[in-house]
Amino acid sequence: MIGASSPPSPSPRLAWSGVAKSFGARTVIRGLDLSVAAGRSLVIMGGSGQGKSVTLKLALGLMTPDAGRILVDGEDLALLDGKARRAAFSRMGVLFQGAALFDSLTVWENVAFRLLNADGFGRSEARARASEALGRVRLGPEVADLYPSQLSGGMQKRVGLARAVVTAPRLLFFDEPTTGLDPIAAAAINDLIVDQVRGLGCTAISITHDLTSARTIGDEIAMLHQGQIVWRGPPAALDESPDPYVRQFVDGRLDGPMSA
Ligand SMILES: Nc1ncnc2c1ncn2[C@@H]1O[C@H](COP(=O)(O)OP(=O)(O)OP(=O)(O)O)[C@@H](O)[C@H]1O
Repeated sequence: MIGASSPPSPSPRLAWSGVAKSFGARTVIRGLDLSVAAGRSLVIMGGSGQGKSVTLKLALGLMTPDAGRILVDGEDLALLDGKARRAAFSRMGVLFQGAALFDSLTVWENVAFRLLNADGFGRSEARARASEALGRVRLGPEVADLYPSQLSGGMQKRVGLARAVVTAPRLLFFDEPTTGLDPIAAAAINDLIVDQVRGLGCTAISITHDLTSARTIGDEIAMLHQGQIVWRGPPAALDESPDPYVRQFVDGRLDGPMSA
């Protein structure tokens, strides 16, 4: 857990307020109300197809809600003009599922991508910042000039994490951070996520199927089922919850009738 002892903040850093999203006739998110206070780490869990990725994409501005609002520090993202919108998104960092590195760029160029392509940094300063970020995820200078294909899956995730934190974001998003990793690499990435979120003092939102990861990186877990939050609480409360959906998830029975 990351910020369990921090006092709750009165104004959420990020909130989904009455958010709805459909694709054709299929309603995926239905009146979602969810918020995360500054400095806290929220993990959104749920079975396949319940709307976790859509929830994340709505917060990242990669999808637009049909109804409701996405609020960052109380400001509706949809109402921000171009400059303010760019500023809001520049304070966000994302570790995408599968790390999503550019194969044709070296490790340091991947980490420095935003610095080089959006923030106007020269190559030398961008490289210095990338090296510093790589060090924070315990990757040494010997990897800086390698290409992603020369790295293991766990190292690629670490490079993705370095890229997410290189701009010292206030909001960090993790999309299935342990998918595809063996248990040792998964535990390492979970620990690095905790270190980075705590070190930067930022707010974290993760989506995952992985209960071990959720317990490690989350101050709170929210269970998404059919586009709504059906349970929310600290990881320790999961085991005691009588909620049938939570029980299915914790007991690994998500193929039951409620998983549809
Ligand atoms: N761009 C899209 N166009 C049409 N349908 C979509 C689109 N994106 C998501 N969906 C649908 O929305 C539903 C929820 O998808 P989402 O990817 O959010 O689920 P999830 O909870 O992240 O599942 P998983 O854990 O399997 O990734 C699915 O039925 C999916 O097919």
